[in-house]
Amino acid sequence: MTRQQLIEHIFTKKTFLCVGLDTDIKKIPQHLLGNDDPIFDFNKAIIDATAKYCIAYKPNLAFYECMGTKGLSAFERTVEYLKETYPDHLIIADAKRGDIGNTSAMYARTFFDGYDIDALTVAPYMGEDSVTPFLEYENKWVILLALTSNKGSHDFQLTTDQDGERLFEKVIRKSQAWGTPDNMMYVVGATQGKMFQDIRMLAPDHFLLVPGVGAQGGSLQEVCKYGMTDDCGLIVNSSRGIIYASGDTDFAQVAAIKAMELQREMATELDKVNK
Ligand SMILES: O=c1ccn([C@@H]2O[C@H](COP(=O)(O)O)[C@@H](O)[C@H]2O)c(=O)[nH]1
Repeated sequence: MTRQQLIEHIFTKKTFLCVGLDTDIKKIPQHLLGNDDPIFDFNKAIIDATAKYCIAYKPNLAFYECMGTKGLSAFERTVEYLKETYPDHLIIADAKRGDIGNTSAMYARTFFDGYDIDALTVAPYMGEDSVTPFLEYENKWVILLALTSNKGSHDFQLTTDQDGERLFEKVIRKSQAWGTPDNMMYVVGATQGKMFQDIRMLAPDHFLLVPGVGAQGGSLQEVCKYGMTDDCGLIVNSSRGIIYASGDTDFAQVAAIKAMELQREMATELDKVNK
């Protein structure tokens, strides 16, 4: 998916919501557990209920890999279902990959050729040669971890070097020589509030993938106030706050309500943009 297509979807549907498919067999409703593929059935119901309120889905690989071949098969079926039924939705594999160059090339082949996913989260800390293999694919997106939503973001990302530059700033500054706003985004946690101002000084045009609203308590209004651009520039993810809003037979309907509530807030924010 190109940047232009992404922007068009956002402004046409009046949403920049990404629904996180962090599907945990221990959390899905009991009545699905007797099915052949409960993880896929759960995802399918969530997707069908929320598709009109979002522009992206983000399965997090940890939730599938922990179940071995069954989990990977559910992941693959979910991706196939999305591509067949909702081809305009961006599919983000949240796998946080990155290794020496030839190994990164294998990860890139897995996600971009094998699964034909649109976007992949990548950890930048092994440097340029660990990231560039992911950038060689046309119409695919690399989403670099910059300033994450967790408490541990203070341990390294917010520390300063002798010139006063913080590590997340160095990541954003240096990586702009590797990719462009047409093929690279950054992960910035919704919990980082005013820090979005600093991010926008360095990356005024790049899309940001923003996890951390809902269960982690980040504020959508604050993210928009400091992080939104004329092209929107934001994809805001919520996983648990949507998919586990009900643990009963009505889980998909309640997920739809939660997604709709976020979509309405996003529509209000998008109305403020000159487009
Ligand atoms: O900084 C980061 C990077 C990734 N994540 C991932 O996003 C979702 C958030 O889930 P919620 O249930 O909405 O909290 C999850 O897959 C994380 O691994 C993040 O939270 N923060």
